[in-house]
Amino acid sequence: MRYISTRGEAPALGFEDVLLTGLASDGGLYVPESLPHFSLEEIRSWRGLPYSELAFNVMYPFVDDAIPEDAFRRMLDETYDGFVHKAVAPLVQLDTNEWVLELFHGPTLAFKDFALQLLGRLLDYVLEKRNQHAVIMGATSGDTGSAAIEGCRRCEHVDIFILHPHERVSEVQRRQMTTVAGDNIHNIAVKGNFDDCQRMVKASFGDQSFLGGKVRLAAVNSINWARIMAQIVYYFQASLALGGPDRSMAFSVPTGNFGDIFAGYLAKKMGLPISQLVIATNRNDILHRFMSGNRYEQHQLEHTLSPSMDIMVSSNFERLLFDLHGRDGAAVKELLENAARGPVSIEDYRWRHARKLFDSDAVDDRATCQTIRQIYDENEYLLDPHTAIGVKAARTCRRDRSVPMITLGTAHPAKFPDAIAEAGLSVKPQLPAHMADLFEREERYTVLENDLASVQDFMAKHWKHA
Ligand SMILES: Cc1ncc(COP(=O)(O)O)c(C=O)c1O
Ligand SMILES: N[C@@H](CCOP(=O)(O)O)C(=O)O
Repeated sequence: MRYISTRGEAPALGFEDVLLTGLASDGGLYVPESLPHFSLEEIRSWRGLPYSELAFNVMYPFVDDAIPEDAFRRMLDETYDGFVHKAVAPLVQLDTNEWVLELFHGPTLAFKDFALQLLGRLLDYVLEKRNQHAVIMGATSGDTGSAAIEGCRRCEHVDIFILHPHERVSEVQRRQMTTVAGDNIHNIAVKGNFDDCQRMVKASFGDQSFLGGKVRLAAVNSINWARIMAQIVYYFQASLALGGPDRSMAFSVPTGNFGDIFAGYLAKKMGLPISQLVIATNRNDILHRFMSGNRYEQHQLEHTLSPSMDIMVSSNFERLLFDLHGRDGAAVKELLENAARGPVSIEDYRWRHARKLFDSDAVDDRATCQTIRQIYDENEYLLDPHTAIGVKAARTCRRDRSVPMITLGTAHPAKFPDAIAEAGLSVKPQLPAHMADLFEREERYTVLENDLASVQDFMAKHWKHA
């Protein structure tokens, strides 16, 4: 399997190099040159498989022989054995043909665990094989950071630097990151927002000279192809559990960096019958505005009750634009360079094609709270604010009630007690036993100005072998 850049200039790479490279050297994102396609018969034959076996079937064509089958299987078993629910990704029914796919039973209570607990193992395997060290640089609006730290903390070959927006993640999210001890773990609170953090990460991949040429940077954000690859699997798992592939499914996906929903789009291209994909955003609704009016325009980032989705520059949207433009990297490059300067549109026929692929809705804090309350009243089931946005958008956009509508449950409500209280519920979501003492643990993090040079200087001084 070869991977090519969405901007068309960087060299094509194999899986192992894509895993380590993160952002392509031309600033683009790597995508597979071609996708594997599974027949209905083959998908049907996977019914009832344990999650890690299904994951092997879906993912191994992307890995190819870069990693031997038995080693990859071992990593998958270890990864998904670490989830507390036996089903790994259980479905909970809200109403007739309406479901939540709970993706928060991994160690850090958000869907990021599906990919990041595996990514840590993949990176360690490849770095060990090459006898190399890497400095991981990641940006988080709250969930990627803790999942990446958990996934990499035992890796012998990495230092990890996670940038989060200072005072803009929930207290549980911050503590999940900052209370993990380890001399290779570094948390930086940037006095800015998530987009500022992500911009610094991308700029650092573009010019790694601040590390003195002594070590390479690696990515844990969904710019790293391996993140997307692992997130494709649960679309297959949910569908198979509800009678797929012999019936079609609809998915509603709370969206920020466009990684999770892009994985759903790929699942469909790989042969899974999906009749509807709903992009669910909060008030930071650039993607909804684009889908509704073919205008891609950045507004001021707002702080909402769903902080993990407070994102304006959606990295993975570039991967979709690449497909919408017939995989013309030069066209994508030009479009995104223009988008950085002001509003852009795409040719009408391309936009109409996008509208056939996705529906969308934007949900504000008031409607988020209403949905949390409503679902609790109807089912005594507690939604976190991100999942609530997915459920609300699913109900607004649903086209065919005979098709199961599955909202991705992206985080555990215990990560966002303030939003639950804001929704007017007195119920207190409990942290699981392994986090019971989270508020007593010592925190370690450094607050830095919203300034690339300060962040790079900190990293250059603090990685283990600096
Ligand atoms: C809880 C939660 N829900 C939804 C999202 C959106 O996911 P994506 O960035 O893949 O669109 C994120 C992070 O971005 C998240 O942390
Ligand atoms: N919501 C994310 C933001 C980063 O997105 P990623 O999927 O590209 O890592 C977070 O919680 O950090």
